[in-house]
Amino acid sequence: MKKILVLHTGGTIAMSKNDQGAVTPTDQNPLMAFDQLSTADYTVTAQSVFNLPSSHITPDHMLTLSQTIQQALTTDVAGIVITHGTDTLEETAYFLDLVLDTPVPVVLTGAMRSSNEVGSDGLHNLQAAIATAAADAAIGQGVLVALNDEIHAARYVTKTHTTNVATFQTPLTGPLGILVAGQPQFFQQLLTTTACPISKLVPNVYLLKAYAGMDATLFNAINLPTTHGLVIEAPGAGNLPPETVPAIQALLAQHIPVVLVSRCINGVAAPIYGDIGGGRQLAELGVIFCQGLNGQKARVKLQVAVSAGLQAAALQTFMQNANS
Ligand SMILES: NC(=O)C[C@H](N)C(=O)O
Repeated sequence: MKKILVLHTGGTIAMSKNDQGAVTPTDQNPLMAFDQLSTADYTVTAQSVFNLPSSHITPDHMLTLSQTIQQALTTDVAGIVITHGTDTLEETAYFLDLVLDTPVPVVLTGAMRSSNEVGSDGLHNLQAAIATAAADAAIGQGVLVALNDEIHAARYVTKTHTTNVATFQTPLTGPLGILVAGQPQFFQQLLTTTACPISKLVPNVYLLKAYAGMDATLFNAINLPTTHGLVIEAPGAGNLPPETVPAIQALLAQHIPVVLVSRCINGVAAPIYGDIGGGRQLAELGVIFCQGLNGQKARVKLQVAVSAGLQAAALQTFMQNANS
């Protein structure tokens, strides 16, 4: 009989709507009261790690969660499920994907409707995530996200809708699998990656979104001795307004790694254009193109990489390949 461990961290899945109609955290996570999650194939135990809206989750919480998981992995646990707020779920999921080195399935889930709302999706998603974590087919698939009867890779999944239960999508590759009548079925497999374990976090890795007419102001503002990295979400395949270029050069001169992703929801950034601020010029200056990740995930990856001590060519190799 497989043992599945559920770690609760908060989010709408653990919240309730109050008399004023506001969705709020409760002292007692309503999911902890539900004790019929075990089946003939697996037993489920649950533990509350945090009870936070996911907008309150920090990289330090992610590190703590990864250490809780590592501790659990020293036991005979066969799968781990994490309940999490959906707003930053993709960041925690990808952080865990980067730092954990285990074939044991780790599956994140959440809900878009709180526990006492009509059509609440929390319990359904929790059951789906548990079934996924218990599936042999999930072993060695990296960290997964199971919501709305779809199974996504942590690496590429993103929240695409503010309120719809079908919010989690993988624009680049589609879901890895689906749940049919509660049973997970996989249709594709991601390329495997090498884990990048860390025991501490370097702070001040920033994310800026570029826009038409952007100037150097924001780039200059973060050119500080305390800055450890910058990710830029750039338009298109990775091109920036010319006015930003001197400020980016100044950051690179301070040995602050500058990573670029596309702000497009789909596709990869690539150094194609040769104009001032064009991708080719940025790459020649030393900007690292990170393919396939969105801005928030590239920021997580850069923070993990710098925290692991990667520098120069090693950092570039790790960052520029989404499959590393
Ligand atoms: N659906 C949700 O979980 C959203 C909530 N604001 C959270 O991320 O905590």
